[in-house]
Amino acid sequence: MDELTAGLFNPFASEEVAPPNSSHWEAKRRLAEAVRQLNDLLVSTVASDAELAQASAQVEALNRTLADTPRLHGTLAYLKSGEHGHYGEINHELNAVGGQSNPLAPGLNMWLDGNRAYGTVRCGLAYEGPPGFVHGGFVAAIFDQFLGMAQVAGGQPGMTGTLTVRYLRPTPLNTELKLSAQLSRAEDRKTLVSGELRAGGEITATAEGLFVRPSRGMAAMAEMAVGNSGQ
Ligand SMILES: CCCCCCCC(=O)SCCNC(=O)CCNC(=O)[C@H](O)C(C)(C)COP(=O)(O)OP(=O)(O)OC[C@H]1O[C@@H](n2cnc3c(N)ncnc32)[C@H](O)[C@@H]1OP(=O)(O)O
Repeated sequence: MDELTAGLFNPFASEEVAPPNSSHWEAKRRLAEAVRQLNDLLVSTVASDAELAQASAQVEALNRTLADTPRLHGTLAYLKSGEHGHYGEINHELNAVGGQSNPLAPGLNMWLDGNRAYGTVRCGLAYEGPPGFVHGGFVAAIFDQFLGMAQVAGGQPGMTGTLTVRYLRPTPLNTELKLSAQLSRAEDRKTLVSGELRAGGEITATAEGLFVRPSRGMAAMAEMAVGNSGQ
């Protein structure tokens, strides 16, 4: 393992969501949950125009306050600060799909048990695609992240090369969804993982992911990323 992937998988050692490793992440998880609720409320409220304008002004004021605080742009900046844990912990907080402190992430919980991986997730109204059901792009994103975690059992974690999702039936919103995956093959730099997503015991989608460990190593991806974080 290199610098980027070292320690990445500790948060997935058990079914319990790994607790925040500092008061900073604890506070940020609380804020992230509030923003998730805000997102849910935003898409569902039919408040008056005046109420919406007032809410906008309040959120805009909060944005100005946070914009004036010290900021770190991207996971690598957090890593370099040396104050926010190792990469695995930072990724566990900020990842776009699995991050506990990222309100974009739907609250995906994942854990490994030998060669098998398990997970749960619940997608609220903000994830609606077809009426009452989860947007297919988010189903794919959940699989990408989940299979990406499951591949570590192969010992050569890499980037998603190919992800194939088969949508068998619509995946319901506001329902506990269960994920499971297993390693199909791990050879050289390539790891093949397959998984399924269930709602109420029924499989709604299956997926297969081929992960490729970059020839230049995962740390080289970090070098390529310099300048991408919008500073
Ligand atoms: C531990 C971290 C967890 C990460 C979870 C990941 C979640 C993500 O969303 S990752 C983001 C999405 N993915 C990406 O952005 C990846 C972008 N692509 C790349 O960076 C590169 O193309 C990468 C790393 C996939 C392969 O590059 P490189 O190492 O140069 O591959 P290369 O040496 O040419 O090929 C190695 C082998 O893999 C195969 N391969 C390469 N790319 C792919 C691909 N996209 N699909 C299938 N097979 C591929 C090649 O055919 C070759 O096979 P063989 O050895 O049998 O000839």
